[in-house]
Amino acid sequence: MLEIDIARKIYPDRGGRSHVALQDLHLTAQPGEFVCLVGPSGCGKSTLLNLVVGLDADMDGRVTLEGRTPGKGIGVMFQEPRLMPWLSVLENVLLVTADPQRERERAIELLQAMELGDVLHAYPGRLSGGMQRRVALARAFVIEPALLLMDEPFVSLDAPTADRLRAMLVGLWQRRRSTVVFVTHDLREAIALADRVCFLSAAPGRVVLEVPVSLPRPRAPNDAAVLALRERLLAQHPDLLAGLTTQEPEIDA
Ligand SMILES: Nc1ncnc2c1ncn2[C@@H]1O[C@H](COP(=O)(O)OP(=O)(O)OP(=O)(O)O)[C@@H](O)[C@H]1O
Repeated sequence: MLEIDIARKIYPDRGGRSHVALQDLHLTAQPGEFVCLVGPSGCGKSTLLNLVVGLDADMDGRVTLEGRTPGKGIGVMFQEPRLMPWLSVLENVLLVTADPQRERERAIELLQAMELGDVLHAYPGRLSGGMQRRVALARAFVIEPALLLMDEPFVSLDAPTADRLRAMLVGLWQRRRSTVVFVTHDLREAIALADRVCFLSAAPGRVVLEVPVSLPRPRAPNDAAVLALRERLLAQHPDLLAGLTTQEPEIDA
């Protein structure tokens, strides 16, 4: 189980004043659970992921995975695919593995499942944005992570490409059953993906609402049931969710 207990995360300000980014933030995720985190811009979502992954350890609090400080076994996917331009698609994926020789076949299988079998030896600069994100998704899953952290990984893609990537993500997650913490601004995307949506307050961020989502899968952001749940939440929590709707992409006709 993932347990996040952050009393305070403070950034020192240049002028000597400090900025409290997170306060009294408690969040847990069960093994294999898909949790989406939604919150207004600047509420500390990326700060939280950095603390969980261990890129930043400066906090008053504790993050544990199965009772221990999270170590290797974490997959991460950011907004930018962050591929090494001088390495091929396959080499990029193998880069994160402990034993590239042993993992090679599995990496190729994974890339083929992501419909990237024809570009294993191509360099990232030759690939479309959607293909680069698929490589990043394969790289996140190749280590079969116990925990996968995703920071708006499908932002700024066209709607059909993003839908396809979300379907691939859910397919991989259902097979591997990693615990996923997925940050998004888009409430429809959160409802389409999550077992549970957690809403963060404006800064300093803390979890102010948790909504279990039991709609049948597969789901897509523009499904009637997803849109209906979103409308219901907006009606029930107008103050909390007002800021979110302005940041959502257009709903396709
Ligand atoms: N390294 C840093 N030093 C100082 N302040 C920071 C640093 N990183 C983030 N902050 C501040 O902490 C707050 C939270 O930032 P963070 O990027 O975590 O928010 P976010 O919810 O991910 O934002 P967005 O949704 O816009 O990506 C912001 O006010 C930001 O300016």
